[in-house]
Amino acid sequence: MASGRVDLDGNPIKPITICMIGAGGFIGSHLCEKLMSETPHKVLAVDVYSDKIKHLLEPSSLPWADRIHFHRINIKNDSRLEGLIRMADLTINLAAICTPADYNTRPLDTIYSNFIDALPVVKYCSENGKRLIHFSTCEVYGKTIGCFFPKDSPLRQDPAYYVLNEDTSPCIFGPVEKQRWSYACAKQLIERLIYAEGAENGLEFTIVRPFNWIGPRMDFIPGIDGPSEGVPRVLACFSNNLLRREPLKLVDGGQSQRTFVYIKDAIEAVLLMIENPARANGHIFNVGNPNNEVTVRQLAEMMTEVYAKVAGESPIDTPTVDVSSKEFYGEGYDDSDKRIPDMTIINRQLGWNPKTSLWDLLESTLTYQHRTYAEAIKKATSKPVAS
Ligand SMILES: NC(=O)c1ccc[n+]([C@@H]2O[C@H](COP(=O)([O-])OP(=O)(O)OC[C@H]3O[C@@H](n4cnc5c(N)ncnc54)[C@H](O)[C@@H]3O)[C@@H](O)[C@H]2O)c1
Ligand SMILES: O=C(O)[C@H]1O[C@H](OP(=O)(O)OP(=O)(O)OC[C@H]2O[C@@H](n3ccc(=O)[nH]c3=O)[C@H](O)[C@@H]2O)[C@H](O)[C@@H](O)[C@@H]1O
Repeated sequence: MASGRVDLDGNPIKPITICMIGAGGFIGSHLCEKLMSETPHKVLAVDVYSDKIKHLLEPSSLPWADRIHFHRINIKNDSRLEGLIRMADLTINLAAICTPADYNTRPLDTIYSNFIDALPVVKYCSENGKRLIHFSTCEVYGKTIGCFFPKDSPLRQDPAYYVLNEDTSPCIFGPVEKQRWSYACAKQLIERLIYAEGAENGLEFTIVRPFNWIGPRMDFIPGIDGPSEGVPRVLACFSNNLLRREPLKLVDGGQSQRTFVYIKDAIEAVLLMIENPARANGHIFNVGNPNNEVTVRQLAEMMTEVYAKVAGESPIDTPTVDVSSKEFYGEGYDDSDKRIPDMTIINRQLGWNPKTSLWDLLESTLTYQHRTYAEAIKKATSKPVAS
């Protein structure tokens, strides 16, 4: 399986040990899967939850059983963290609060999670001469320059004012009272700190800016494997509505635009970063799919059509409903208008390109959602209500 593997420059790839913090989350679970099935690397998997990687940890007869070890650690307050970073060749930090519903309602937790809790990780890597791959976000770009032009300005159509480039685009956030930006601002500051550790102390780092990675195991379905009142990211919100045959809620008319990339494509990019340090160190990488752009309304329409196909059910009569952001997210919400990643740097350094179309990735993801949750939802909704 793993013998004879070479990097992009033709050099043999040596097995390494990776300390992966946040390994039990959506991205972490896919990265662990990839590392176990296609590489010889070892993973020290750190998280407070392990449900999404349970299938990789048990039974002990799995072929990679001796290459993955789970450490149930909250990085906020656990002295074992430094030891694990020292044992590893590379640390990948994925741990974060990263659902928009939290940014304006739990801004302190959001800032602590994305900045304060990441500080020791950066410090231990720097002090111990260990390489770090840190997960930031495309939200650090905030809003596009284009959205400040008048609605009918032709400049809005000029890519110079909306395509987001790592080295040249500014980071444009709303005012402080729009607490939506607490997450983006904390991520931006940790990026700056990592960059400064590189410049002043020689930290070997790579920063990843994911652009709406989606796929199986993303977030939770409220009331099934997460809190009934919880608000996950849009893929899980819309999946939940489709599974329950409810209208999909379009926040402020669903006019915001996003580019969605399939998690399996994006994980290929991360593996290239892991195995090509000379090409990845010192860089910030956009990882997204510029060809998969839709408005949120178009996403809702496409998900409705795809779900009808995979579930064999016709859509409900009113598939979408408009809702204000204040009603949906509460006070202090704001939004990124448009997110198209510039792919020049990742193309040049790692030769990576996304492959999967939005339709195809929704088809495989919604097939998974239907298979995983449809029965549980049926049971939950048919339970008699206690009097
Ligand atoms: N999914 C995306 O498209 C996307 C986009 C932009 C940025 N990101 C970034 O990528 C990273 C991973 O995102 P994800 O989608 O997998 O999110 P996720 O919520 O599924 O995973 C994060 C994991 O970190 C763990 N964690 C959080 N705080 C922790 C702590 N104090 N100690 C130990 N573990 C802790 C959580 O339990 C969770 O399993 C985050 O940093 C996020 O900001 C993701
Ligand atoms: O995934 C990313 O790249 C980054 O962006 C996400 O932010 P956002 O795209 O705004 O979050 P989603 O919950 O996926 O929402 C996308 C859009 O759909 C809208 N939405 C969401 C849920 C819903 O039910 N209806 C609805 O219209 C939101 O208002 C927003 O405009 C999150 O901040 C992070 O996970 C991440 O850093």
